[in-house]
Amino acid sequence: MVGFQHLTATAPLPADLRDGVVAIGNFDGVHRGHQAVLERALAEAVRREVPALVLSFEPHPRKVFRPDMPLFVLTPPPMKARLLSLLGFAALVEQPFTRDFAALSAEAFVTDVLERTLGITHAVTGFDFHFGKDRQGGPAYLMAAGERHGFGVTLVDAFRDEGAEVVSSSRIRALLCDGEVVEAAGLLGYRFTVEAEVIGGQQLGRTLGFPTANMRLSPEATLKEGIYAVRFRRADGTLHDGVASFGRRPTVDDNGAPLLETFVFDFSGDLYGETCEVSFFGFLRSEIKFDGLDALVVQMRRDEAEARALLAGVKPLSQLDAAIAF
Ligand SMILES: Cc1cc2nc3c(=O)[nH]c(=O)nc-3n(C[C@H](O)[C@H](O)[C@H](O)COP(=O)(O)O)c2cc1C
Ligand SMILES: Nc1ncnc2c1ncn2[C@@H]1O[C@H](COP(=O)(O)OP(=O)(O)O)[C@@H](O)[C@H]1O
Repeated sequence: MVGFQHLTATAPLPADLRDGVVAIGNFDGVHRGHQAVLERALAEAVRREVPALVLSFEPHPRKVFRPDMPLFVLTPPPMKARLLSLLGFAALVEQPFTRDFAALSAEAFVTDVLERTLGITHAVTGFDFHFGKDRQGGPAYLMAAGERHGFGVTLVDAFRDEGAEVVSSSRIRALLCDGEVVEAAGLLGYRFTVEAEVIGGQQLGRTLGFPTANMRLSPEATLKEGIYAVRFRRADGTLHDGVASFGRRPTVDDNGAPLLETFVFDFSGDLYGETCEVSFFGFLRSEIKFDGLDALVVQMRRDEAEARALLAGVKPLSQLDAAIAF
């Protein structure tokens, strides 16, 4: 059996992925609302003994319609693929989203993508999914198209949190902008996690006794700048507690784009060039411009102690969280 496949919808799917159940949507964040849709797709696939797939659009359609407006993408494609793989999907199929693609009629989307490229037997979407030129196609259209073309359709209602508010990617983006990583994790169903390559810096950290693995996030990632208790996962899957600073380092640098720097506890070794993940467990404080490095080091020791204490008491929020950050 082949493992998880991450494909582009430019050619008909391989035979082992055809006749599947496909969850359609952008699923940015793969949050609890998305998971409600995704779980229905997985259940349908098990029942029918066919593969479960996700069809998403890349780049995010909002980037194509509003190129002037920066969009904080919660789960760039590799992270989305990782989450979907952990949930049990066989593949993530990305439909390249261009202005031309957006101009296809709803009927052409059904015949070209769902029928010809994916060869689906069943579609699952959220209650608000629209597709085709000028959002022609909605849930009712998809149901009727399914009857015409011989595939089943399941529509999943809006998922609400414990306070009866609809869980949405934009709510989660707003929480992360405020550093509210605990609340964001509650809506995501797992700890917010970023993935990037470890790059070189000024090599000052090691002289302070706090070597830090530096990562560059996308410029649109408007996570609040500050110090966080984190977990750091290496490319080999090993997990370490740590404390990270996301910011511009006003004490030593103070220019350029914010950098994510993680001091990994009880670790020594070379991380340069490795693609690693950082999961955010708690916001500790905002960055401070210190008068000198001695004062910075005193504060970093306090941050370390605080992060160790916080991380000693955490428990997984879900199976997905256990797989990602435990
Ligand atoms: C836990 C932690 C807390 C930090 N807090 C601050 C801070 O409050 N102000 C600041 O200017 N830099 C802060 N930094 C960033 C340090 O200035 C930076 O890690 C150090 O200069 C090493 O730089 P290098 O990675 O380029 O060698 C913090 C870093 C860590 C790991
Ligand atoms: N405990 C640790 N936490 C983070 N990085 C570490 C640790 N131990 C060793 N390293 C390595 O040291 C590098 C960071 O050293 P540092 O002096 O801060 O230089 P840089 O300027 O690259 O941040 C990391 O990228 C990693 O390769």
